[in-house]
Amino acid sequence: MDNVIGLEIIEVVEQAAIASARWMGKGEKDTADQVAVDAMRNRMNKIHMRGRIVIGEGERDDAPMLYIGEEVGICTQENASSFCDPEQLVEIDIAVDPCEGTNLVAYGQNGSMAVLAIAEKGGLFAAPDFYMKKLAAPAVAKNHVDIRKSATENLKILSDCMNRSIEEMVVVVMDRPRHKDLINEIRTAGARVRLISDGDVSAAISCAFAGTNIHALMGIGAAPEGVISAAAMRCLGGHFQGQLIYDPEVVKTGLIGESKEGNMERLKSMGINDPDRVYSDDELASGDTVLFAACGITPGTLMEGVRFFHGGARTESLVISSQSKTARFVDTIHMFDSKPKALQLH
Ligand SMILES: O=C(COP(=O)(O)O)[C@@H](O)[C@H](O)[C@H](O)[C@H](O)COP(=O)(O)O
Ligand SMILES: [Mn+2]
Ligand SMILES: [Mn+2]
Repeated sequence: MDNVIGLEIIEVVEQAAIASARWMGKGEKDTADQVAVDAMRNRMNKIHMRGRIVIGEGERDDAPMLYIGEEVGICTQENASSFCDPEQLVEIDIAVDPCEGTNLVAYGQNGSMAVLAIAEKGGLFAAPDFYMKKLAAPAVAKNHVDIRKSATENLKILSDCMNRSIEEMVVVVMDRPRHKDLINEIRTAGARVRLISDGDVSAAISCAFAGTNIHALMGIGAAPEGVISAAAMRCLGGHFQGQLIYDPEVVKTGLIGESKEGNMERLKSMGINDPDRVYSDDELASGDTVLFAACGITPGTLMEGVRFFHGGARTESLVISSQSKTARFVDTIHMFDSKPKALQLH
């Protein structure tokens, strides 16, 4: 699959990040999101592939978003048979978040990125638009920590696995009322908490890289972002587990429907019979081949944000492949003018 899509996938996230970054700090989150979607779709539809969106911006409707079920890639277009032989191409599933952290972009804050994950057809969990309890940790703690255990227990295990004291550890938690008890528990156990307003994909993946000073992600975020995080962690060997949250009382927002019972019914209708199931990263991203790509919109722990200069821009992306077992940081200069006056070195 790597060979089929090649480095083009990097340009998909780069173009989405550049488009969104033009709206950085403008206070217009919907526009920052929309332009990223448009740029991602335009670039994706130029790639010689047969793709289908499995995680996107909602079910199929007339909205101009990358909707679930949308076919993407030049070989899914009407006249494709004149230049593609569909039988020769592997069908792929794609999870996208063209602007992960729309608020972060709109208010000029760190940690937003354009991101996607790819696997062969059926290789990504088509997560419903629910919340997900998440636990991410470095590779040394993989399958030692467990989302079913308390934060206190997991911090002790993490401390043993990482050979550092709990006090030396930093746990990222989303700054939400639903996490009040969790935050107290982590602090009481001795670890330090880094609260983030948005952007838990970046936080989850940061756990797999030493030097980020992020040692775990705990708490509840969105399920689609959980699958995208899992795809990266699966390739990196880090620990990631997710459990769907269907009880509105737990998340303390009305965003997941009115009742626990109604949500359980909805999950059942999607074929999820055990709503309490704990998913590991290789169940959320089960494909033989998994590819992850992200490009920083605003500066983050892993990547620089988009930096514009006269006549161009510079971006930093991260591309992770289970096939080639590589995590590549790609530093790109984009020339908007045919004859730019100068290229920005740093
Ligand atoms: O921050 C996030 C928002 O993503 P986006 O809408 O693409 O800008 C995600 O990283 C979070 O995982 C998540 O969406 C959030 O925790 C759920 O929303 P909330 O109801 O505000 O807690
Ligand atoms: Mn998001
Ligand atoms: Mn988004």
